Amino acid sequence: METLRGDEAVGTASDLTVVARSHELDDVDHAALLAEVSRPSVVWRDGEEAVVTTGATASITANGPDRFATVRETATALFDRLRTPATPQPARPRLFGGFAFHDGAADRGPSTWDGFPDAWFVLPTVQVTTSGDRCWLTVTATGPDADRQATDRLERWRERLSDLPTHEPTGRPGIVDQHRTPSREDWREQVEDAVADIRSGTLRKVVLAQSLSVGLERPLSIPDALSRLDTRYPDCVRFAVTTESEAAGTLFGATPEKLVSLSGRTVQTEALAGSTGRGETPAEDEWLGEELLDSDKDNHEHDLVVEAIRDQLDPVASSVQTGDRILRRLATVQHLQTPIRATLESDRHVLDLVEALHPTPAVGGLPPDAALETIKSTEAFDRGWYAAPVGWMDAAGNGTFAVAIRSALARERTASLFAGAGIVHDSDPDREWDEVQLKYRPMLDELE
Ligand SMILES: C=C(O[C@@H]1C=C(C(=O)O)C=C[C@H]1O)C(=O)O
Repeated sequence: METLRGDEAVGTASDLTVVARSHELDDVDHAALLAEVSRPSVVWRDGEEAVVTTGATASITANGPDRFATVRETATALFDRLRTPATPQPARPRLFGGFAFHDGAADRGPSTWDGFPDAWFVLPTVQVTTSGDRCWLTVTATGPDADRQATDRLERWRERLSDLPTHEPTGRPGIVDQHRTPSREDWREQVEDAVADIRSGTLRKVVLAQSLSVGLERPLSIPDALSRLDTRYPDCVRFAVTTESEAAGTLFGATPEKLVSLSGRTVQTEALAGSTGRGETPAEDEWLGEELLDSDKDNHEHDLVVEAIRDQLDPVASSVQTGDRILRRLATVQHLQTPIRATLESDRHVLDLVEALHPTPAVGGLPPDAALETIKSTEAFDRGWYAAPVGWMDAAGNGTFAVAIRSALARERTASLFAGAGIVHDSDPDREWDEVQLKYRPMLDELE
């Protein structure tokens, strides 16, 4: 494998070619495949597309404030070296990975997020893509013998995939203990302080998060957790990232929030902010939804996100259109959602947009710098990759990134869950606490 440290030149091996080959397959059982593969591995399930990757022909890491540009440049140089014969679009080789919420992971010392740099992407050795009712195997190889290696690898994996051991799903692992950061009292104080800053005018909104560390009776099976999330959250992006570092756990989740999708010059994004619970009866559910749509507090919180996304897109777009504000109903929570579409003035890389948009005030705040400072000085845990962009990009600079919320980091018999809530001038600490508990549910339900 080739590790491309973004902070260095593209590497001494820049004259080496990278070769990709693909082949159409009969359907593959993604859970059975995932149970078989070793790290690094990425899972991405979005709409009718499901991808499992394993291995690294190359990986890119970048740390520090220039991480977006560094990954973009390194990825572009890598794709320039990639020779891919005519390949159906879903099977094209892609880079999968993501970013940390804040940069500076390298300076933070030991953390639950060890093995997750500020940015990490992989060109997988093996990529299995199901799109609708079709499925492809894509392999890559590098080095002086890349062509022969890619051909052999394709043959070996075709055989392996046609003969995967049957996967027997296991139950949920069970929780033996829980530890919350912050405590309920500390949370109250944190929210009150943030509200005071907002009322004094130094802040407009800040999203404060909590962390819940749990001990598990048995190690969690990621393939089985993802299968259950597929059933419960088919409209969310289900994802899992395991980097090559032996120190790293697996980040996984089912997020309702897309950061950005770029195809040619068409940008799709959204504002997702403002939350309430689901009702016990259809009538109560309806009532809660109406109350959310009418809530001044939640509409203000949401308006700030729409406004910030428009401002970020304006300099690069020839037009930005916002759709109607609607209710997004999920299993345990409902949100206000506004779809946003833009047309770019000139060609851009998806990472330009990721950099411009991350973090939106749906997970950061406004003004951005003051909100990030508040988050750093308030939260007593490392956000790591929580609430940060995860996704993929291709050789054309297109890609899709989701916001890694409703997520957890699992490692052996432990898991760390993360969830947050947007604080504005009239936030009530107890209501925000309850909202965070609802946002833990998708992950907690997988563990209990
Ligand atoms: C921060 C989270 O969710 C975000 C915050 C929301 C809010 O404050 O209403 C709603 C959706 C997400 O944009 C999370 O789930 O952890």
